[in-house]
Amino acid sequence: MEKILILASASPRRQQILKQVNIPFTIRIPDIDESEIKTKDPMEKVTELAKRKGQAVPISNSNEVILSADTIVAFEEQILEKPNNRVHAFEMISSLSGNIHDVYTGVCIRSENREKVFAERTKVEFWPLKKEEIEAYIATEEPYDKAGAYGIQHYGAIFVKQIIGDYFNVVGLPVSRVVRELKQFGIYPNITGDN
Ligand SMILES: Cc1cn([C@H]2C[C@H](O)[C@@H](COP(=O)(O)OP(=O)(O)OP(=O)(O)O)O2)c(=O)[nH]c1=O
Repeated sequence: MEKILILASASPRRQQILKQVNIPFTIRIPDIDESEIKTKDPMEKVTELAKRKGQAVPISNSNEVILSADTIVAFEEQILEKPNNRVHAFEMISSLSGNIHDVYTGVCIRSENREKVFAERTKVEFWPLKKEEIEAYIATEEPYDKAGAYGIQHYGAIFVKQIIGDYFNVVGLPVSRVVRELKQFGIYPNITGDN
């Protein structure tokens, strides 16, 4: 029987990345309380959150494979999630200015009889930023639904001097590793040359 991928995520970025490599999927949105995870270790936090998101979505038959993920930014022992307001966003982006931070995405892939959980890390260096530059960026409202208060895939790109690691991991899904792991669950990208 053909395997069916269920993306346990409301994130439009994750949907877009799967579409880019032509993996068909349907969406089932998990409902979890992220504040329950207390660990300060970024790797542990993203893997635990990804796992909880995946486990919050029921598997209704043996053909289904559930994919879930969580992304955070970590800088100097601090975990930066989504900013609550303008001041919070300003603080986050100011702390990243002129520095190197880590972006972690945890991923959970599960089927009826198998579960794989892993995380990828990408290092990102920001140029030193001026106050006005940060304020103009926040005015676009782009920071609010993003870990670390920026989006590398949109206007946030202009802050980035260099990265080490998978770009897509920063956007929310380390797709090349994910594709490799999905093969173990019988899910393959449909690369036909006509897309
Ligand atoms: C650093 C960075 C984060 N992000 C996003 C990726 C994630 O969507 C978001 C972090 O929030 P997450 O909690 O990982 O995901 P989500 O709430 O958007 O979706 P769901 O829980 O339903 O899967 O930040 C970017 O889009 N670009 C970036 O450059």
